Amino acid sequence: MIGSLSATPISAGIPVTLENVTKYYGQRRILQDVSLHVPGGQFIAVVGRSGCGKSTLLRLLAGLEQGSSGHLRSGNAGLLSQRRDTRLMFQDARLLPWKRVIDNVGLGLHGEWRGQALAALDAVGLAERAHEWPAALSGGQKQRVALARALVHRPRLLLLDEPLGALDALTRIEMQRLIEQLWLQHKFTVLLVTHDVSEAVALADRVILVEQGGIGLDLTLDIPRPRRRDQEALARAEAHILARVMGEEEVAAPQENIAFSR
Ligand SMILES: Nc1ncnc2c1ncn2[C@@H]1O[C@H](COP(=O)(O)OP(=O)(O)OP(=O)(O)O)[C@@H](O)[C@H]1O
Repeated sequence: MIGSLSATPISAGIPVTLENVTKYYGQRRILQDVSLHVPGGQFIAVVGRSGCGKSTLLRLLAGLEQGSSGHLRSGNAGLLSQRRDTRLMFQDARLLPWKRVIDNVGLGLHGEWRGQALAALDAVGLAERAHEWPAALSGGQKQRVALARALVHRPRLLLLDEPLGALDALTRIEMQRLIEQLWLQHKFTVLLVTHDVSEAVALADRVILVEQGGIGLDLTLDIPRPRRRDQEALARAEAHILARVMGEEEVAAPQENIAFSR
């Protein structure tokens, strides 16, 4: 029998705070004095030009990299428990081809893990493919497995590094809906790096633009859900962010459901 992830909800999201974080690679300064507070359960999209430091920011939050200076705080929890509560998902699913789907999801679990792995696969709509090899799955299905592999650990902070970047447009929208639905259900904290500004405004509570080593724009989107893709508020937010990314003149003044804190 398939257990249910929703019957045993993932604990609520943890807050994370960066304080004056600077990151160098060799002599190159990638991030400078970045301060950012992410309240627990918030969904943040991180956008910016290629190479601006979005993935670096995510890796710092994941504890995979250390800042050259500054501090990372994670609510009341120490760094170790923050790492335990954090899962990452990348553009490629990174499944082990010699392990069946369910064994990929259960990697690192102990004890009676099969029920949990099956529940996570069920949550992403792939329970019936549990005993197949990754090679038999489409790109979108592989990303669903990667999502299940993250969910099974009950993350309280989910870091998504352009996870939908390689998917076709329709599969991408389906995955966006799935991620939003799981987030609404479990309320983990999400940081999603994306090149797709329409994806950012469709999903996020808040959009952050990384530019010139800092946070150039910090937009709170108070747009009710479910959001419709043809909604004018989304189009206006997208136009504003794109204009900033492209370094153009500011477009139309912000409307009432968009708040700028930077
Ligand atoms: N391990 C590393 N060693 C040296 N330089 C690095 C390393 N990782 C990233 N960089 C450099 O840091 C800068 C920021 O990289 P990062 O991957 O964070 O950018 P990004 O905004 O995520 O880019 P993209 O959108 O193209 O994925 C780039 O100039 C990159 O070459």
